[in-house]
Amino acid sequence: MLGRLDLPDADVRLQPAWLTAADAAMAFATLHRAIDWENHPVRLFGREHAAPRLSRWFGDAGTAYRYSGIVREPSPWLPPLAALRERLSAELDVEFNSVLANLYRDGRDAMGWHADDEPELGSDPVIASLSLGATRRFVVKHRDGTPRLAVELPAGSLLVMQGRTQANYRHALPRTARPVRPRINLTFRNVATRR
Ligand SMILES: O=C(O)CCC(=O)C(=O)O
Ligand SMILES: [Fe+2]
Repeated sequence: MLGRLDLPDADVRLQPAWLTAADAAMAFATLHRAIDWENHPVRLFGREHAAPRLSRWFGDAGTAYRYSGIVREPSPWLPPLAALRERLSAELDVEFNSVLANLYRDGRDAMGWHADDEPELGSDPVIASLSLGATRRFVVKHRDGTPRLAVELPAGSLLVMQGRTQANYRHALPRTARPVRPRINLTFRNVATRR
């Protein structure tokens, strides 16, 4: 069951064991190997930097997405990603036409404060985030500064952000000095398609 986090002006839900430990381990191993991971540079104050993570974008034909200022064409769905999308769509009763896969190779890999509020996502998007591999800490913070909340995202956990979450909050995946094994995160999204 998805438990709702205690955050005003937001709707964030967490299901710690959406996948069993065995299925999560299998999905991690399969995707770690099957995905052709890339480093997508990020632009910061007008300069390009290597992103502190690897990623890959998958989606239906016609989806394109701007992320960190770069327009991305999607790769076709890998079967294990398509299967996860099917189950998520059925359970949440939401369409997803794309997924961003991120690989955090170790504790130095991270994602800075942001909201998934690109215009392509529309207003009040539903974003379903599945974690595989190492447990990492995910933080959310109200745009007013407080409240701020940290949750651990173990392998197999599903975090769903919806409603006013992106409008009112930012989120991040901080670096950690602890030695950690790699982690894969999949954020399923529905983006506007070009016609
Ligand atoms: O790795 C995570 O848990 C968060 C990823 C994220 O926020 C994103 O891909 O937009
Ligand atoms: Fe995000």
